[in-house]
Amino acid sequence: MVTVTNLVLTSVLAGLGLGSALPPRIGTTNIGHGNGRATLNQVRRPNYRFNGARQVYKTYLKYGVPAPEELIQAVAHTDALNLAAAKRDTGSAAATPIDPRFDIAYVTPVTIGTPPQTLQLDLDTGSSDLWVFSSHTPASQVRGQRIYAPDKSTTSKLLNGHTWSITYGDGSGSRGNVYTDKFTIGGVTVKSQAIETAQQVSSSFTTEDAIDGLVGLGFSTLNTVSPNGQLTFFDNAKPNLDSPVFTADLKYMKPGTYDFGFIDKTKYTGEITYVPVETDPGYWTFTSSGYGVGSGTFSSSPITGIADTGTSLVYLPTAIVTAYYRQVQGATNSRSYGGYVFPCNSTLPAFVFGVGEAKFTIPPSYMSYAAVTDGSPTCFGGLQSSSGIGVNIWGDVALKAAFVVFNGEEPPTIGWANK
Ligand SMILES: CSc1ccc(CNCCO)cc1
Repeated sequence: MVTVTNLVLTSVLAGLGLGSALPPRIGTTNIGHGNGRATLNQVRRPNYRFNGARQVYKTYLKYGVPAPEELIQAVAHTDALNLAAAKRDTGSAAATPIDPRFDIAYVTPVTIGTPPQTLQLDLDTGSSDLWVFSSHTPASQVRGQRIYAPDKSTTSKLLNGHTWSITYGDGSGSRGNVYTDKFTIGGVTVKSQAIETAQQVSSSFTTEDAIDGLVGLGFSTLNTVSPNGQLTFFDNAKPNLDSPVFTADLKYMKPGTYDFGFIDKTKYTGEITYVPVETDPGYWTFTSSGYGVGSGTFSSSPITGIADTGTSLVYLPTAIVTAYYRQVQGATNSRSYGGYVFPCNSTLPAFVFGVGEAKFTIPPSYMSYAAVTDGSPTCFGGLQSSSGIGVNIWGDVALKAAFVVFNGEEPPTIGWANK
C-alpha cells in the first residue's frame, strides 16, 4: 500500500478542486480543552451535493493508483451538473375561487416589499401586466381590496416617468404608475419586479372586492408599461427556476395550485401532451385538434385559441357552440342575458376537446356556469361564442378539466394532461 504525504495529497486534490484532505477547520463548534486535547464536531456543509465519481477518485488517490481519464471526466461532469443544479428555485401557491358558488376567477396570495405586504392577485396568462390596488388608488374606487403602499416598503423604488394603462377583453381596465420592489409567489422571489400601481380602476374591479390586482403571465411583449415595457414575474423568475415552467392545476369550486419551476407528477395522470405555442402577439396561443359533444363523434378540426387563466369561460367558434347547445333542451342564445342560456334543470352533455392525440372532457357540471341571476331557474353556459371577440379562448372552464404546463423554454410549448 503506497502512502502519499498529506501535503502532496492536498495539493493534488486542491488542484482538482476536490477540496482539502486536511481535518475540519477549528471553528466555533470545536472545543480546545487547553490540556492538549480538543473536540472536533462535524458540521453539515450547506448545499453539499454528492459526487460519486469523486469518492471513487479519492480511493484511487488514497492507494496511489493512477485514475483513468474517464473517471476524471466523470468527476468534472458531475461537478458541473451539481453546480448548475445548485442555484434553482421552485414554488407552489394556492389558486382559490373568489366565489364559492362558481369559479368566476381564482386568486393567489403574493407578498410585495419589505416588510412583506400580502395581496390576493389573479394570475392571468391572458395578459402581461402585474398591477395592484395601491395607496395611489382613489378611495372612492377601493371597496375592501387590500392595497400595496410603496411608501411603506423600504425596498420600493419609483420607476420614474413610467406609466401603464390596460383594457381587458371584458371591457374592464386600469392605469397608473410603476414601482419596482421585491415580489414573492409561493416562495419564488424576484428581487426587483415591476409593480404597476393603480391610479384608476374600472367599476368592475372596484366591485370585485376579492381581487387586489393581476399577475400577468402572458409573454412580456404584451406589457403596457411605457416608455419601457417591463418583464413579467415569470420572465424575471425563469433564470433561477429549476425548470423554466409554471403549471396550472385549477379546480371546480375548490382551491387548486400554481407551481413554478417544476412539474408535480402527483397532479396528473397518464402523459402530458405538448403542442407548439405561437407567441405573437404574446398570448399562450395553441391549436386544439378538435372537439366532440357528449358521446357524439369527435370532429378533428383545428381550433386555434389562447389558454387564459384570467378568463372564466370558454369562447369558441359559433359553429361549435351551436352544435353543443343543439343537444340542450330549451337552450337559446339570449340577447338580454348576453349569451347562451338554458333551464338550470336541463341535462347537459359533456364537451370534449383534443390536444394532439389526447382528449379532455369538460363535465356537464362545468358547462352549467351559473344562474343568470341569484335564484333564477335560467343558467348561463360555460361555453359561449367567440365571434364577437376575435380570438378563441380556453378559459377556466376548460383549464380546470386538465393539468396544464406553461413551458417557457425556447421555443415555448404548452402541455396538457388529464388528472
Ligand atoms: C373585474 S374582474 C377581472 C379579472 C380578470 C380580468 C383580466 N382577464 C380578462 C380577460 O383576460 C379582468 C377583470
